[in-house]
Amino acid sequence: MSALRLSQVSLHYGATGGRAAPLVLEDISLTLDRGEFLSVIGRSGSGKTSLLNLAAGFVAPSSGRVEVDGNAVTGPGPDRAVVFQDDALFPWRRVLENVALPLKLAGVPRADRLERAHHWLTEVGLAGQGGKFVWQLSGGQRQRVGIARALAAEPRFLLMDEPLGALDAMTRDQMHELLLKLWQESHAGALLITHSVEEAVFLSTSVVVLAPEPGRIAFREELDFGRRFLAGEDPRSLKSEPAFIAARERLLAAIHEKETAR
Ligand SMILES: Nc1ncnc2c1ncn2[C@@H]1O[C@H](COP(=O)(O)OP(=O)(O)OP(=O)(O)O)[C@@H](O)[C@H]1O
Repeated sequence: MSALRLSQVSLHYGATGGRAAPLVLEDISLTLDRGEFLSVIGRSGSGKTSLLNLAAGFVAPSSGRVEVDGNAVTGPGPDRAVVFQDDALFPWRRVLENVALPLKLAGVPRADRLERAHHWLTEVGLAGQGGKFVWQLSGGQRQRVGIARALAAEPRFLLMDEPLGALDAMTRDQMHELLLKLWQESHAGALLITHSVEEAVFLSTSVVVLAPEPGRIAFREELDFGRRFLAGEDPRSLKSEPAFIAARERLLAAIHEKETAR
């Protein structure tokens, strides 16, 4: 099983103005297998984005190791695609070109990359929108283009930093269901950074709570609501189950505990 692994990772961003830099993450160990959906939650500043940046290879750990299948991660790579909160698309380019661009950079022949871009645009519900410019799309549609672009590269791991944070509640609910279906179809391992505990509970096979200063793992929970949705259960019924509400409360308490204990 292909795995993205952080082993005893610590991070500080480098000294500023002669002062020692604070430790941002301390002794983080976690494994994301393909086929798993791991969410990271925690209060603002607890190091969630920093953790994703390490997994993506945007920053290197100060100590410890980040690896994919036992090979050290030394930078970004095609095995890991990233979706950001602001969709990071080129507004002046057409939707199809945006999705196909990483494939072009990877040297995929034109016919092949356009076919793959079409396929993933269809998967995210944007068939027929490829000729539009990005600036003509709604926020939810733009995020779907960003996700299609990430998946078109057929990554083994999909890393998402608050991808739904800017969307209204109804669009967000629809995106949850879409994300689960795409996760299943792509067979990628998903790492999601989110401020929404409810989102984490619904989507994830595993949730990690980071406590701040320095960021460290305070709590973990294994869940199966997303898998049950994919097996055909009704999402609204799942979200109102006592077990769902109890999991949400446990995770909220884990975040809150570390706030009040300080
Ligand atoms: N490039 C950087 N250089 C220096 N310090 C940084 C950098 N990026 C983040 N930090 C610091 O690292 C700590 C963790 O930030 P990070 O963005 O990882 O947290 P977060 O949990 O994602 O926060 P939020 O929920 O507000 O997005 C913060 O104290 C932040 O100021």
